[in-house]
Amino acid sequence: MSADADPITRHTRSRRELEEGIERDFGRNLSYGEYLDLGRVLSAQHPQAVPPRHDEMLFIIQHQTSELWLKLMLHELTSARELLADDDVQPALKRIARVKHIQHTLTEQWSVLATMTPSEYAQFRHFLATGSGFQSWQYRAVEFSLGNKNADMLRVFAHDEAVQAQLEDLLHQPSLYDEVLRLLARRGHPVPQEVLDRDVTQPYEAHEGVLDVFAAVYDAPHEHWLEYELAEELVDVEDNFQVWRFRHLKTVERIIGSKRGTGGSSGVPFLRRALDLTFFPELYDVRTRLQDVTPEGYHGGTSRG
Ligand code: HEM
Ligand SMILES: N[C@@H](CC(=O)c1ccccc1NC=O)C(=O)O
Repeated sequence: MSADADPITRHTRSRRELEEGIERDFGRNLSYGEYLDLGRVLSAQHPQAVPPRHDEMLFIIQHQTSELWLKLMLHELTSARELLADDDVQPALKRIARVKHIQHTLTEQWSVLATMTPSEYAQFRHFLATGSGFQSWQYRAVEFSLGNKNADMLRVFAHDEAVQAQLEDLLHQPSLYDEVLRLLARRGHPVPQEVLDRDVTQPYEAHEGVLDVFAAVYDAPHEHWLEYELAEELVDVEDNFQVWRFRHLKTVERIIGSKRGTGGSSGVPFLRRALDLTFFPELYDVRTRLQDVTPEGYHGGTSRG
């Protein structure tokens, strides 16, 4: 007999539930909690402070949610790199669009943490010992995927072989920018061979020849629309990343002022230096190179000044 036909079950279910057909018998199917493994997720908060401090739960959940979004971002970026390598540009653009929304969510999220005062944080900061964001391997993986390669950063993960191996692997893979430049070369743009053959484990260095390629694209967007769109998507991703870094910096500043970081850095001054980093240098240099159009019409090429 179905649950609806059973008079006892019928009477214990509210009229609204019956009308809407809401399912309550999850005995045989994978339930919401099982599917999401909520038992594990919701029992993974382990505050360390003794005596317990109210605000440590916020600190933990802020980090855990950030790590979940970083996991998805990495998933999307990995796929975007593979799609670009296969000349599947439109699906890659779709991945990048999702990355941008994740970045907005991560940036918005700082406002929740900013409700924590310096006094509240001081109640449990001591219990974090030398833990710090330096040890977020997923953050480092995102930086590597976008192109900020830095082999030194692997040292922090020496205690975790599996994680270190994963980062080492990413270090050796072409970044999103490397894949875009290779794609441009396949589409006939004169990307210098030394850029295409570069050692991808090294930090990317700006090249005049790549700037020339982007200058040609930005000079005549309608002739190179796909390249133009892709380039602007990358600029959006970098812009979003910098806004996240800036909000981290300002949140840290209002919570610990100019104290040194638990990870051993100078704290705010260290975070401020990261604002000068760029993943896609020529995409910013091209802004300077581009000449303004005069009232007489076409400006006749880009400036080298
Ligand atoms: C009260 C909150 C926070 C404070 C005071 C803080 C402070 C700092 C400081 C001082 C550093 C430099 C490393 C050090 O010496 O410790 C750092 C790095 C970092 N933090 Fe935070 N942080 C906070 C929250 C967060 C959150 C919620 C995340 C999200 C995942 C995060 C992610 C990172 C990352 C990824 C780095 C490394 C940045 C890099 O290498 O460029 N932090 N943080
Ligand atoms: N670096 C922070 C501590 C901190 O934020 C943190 C500590 C343990 C685990 C993650 C952390 N988050 C990011 O830096 C501080 O100096 O207060």
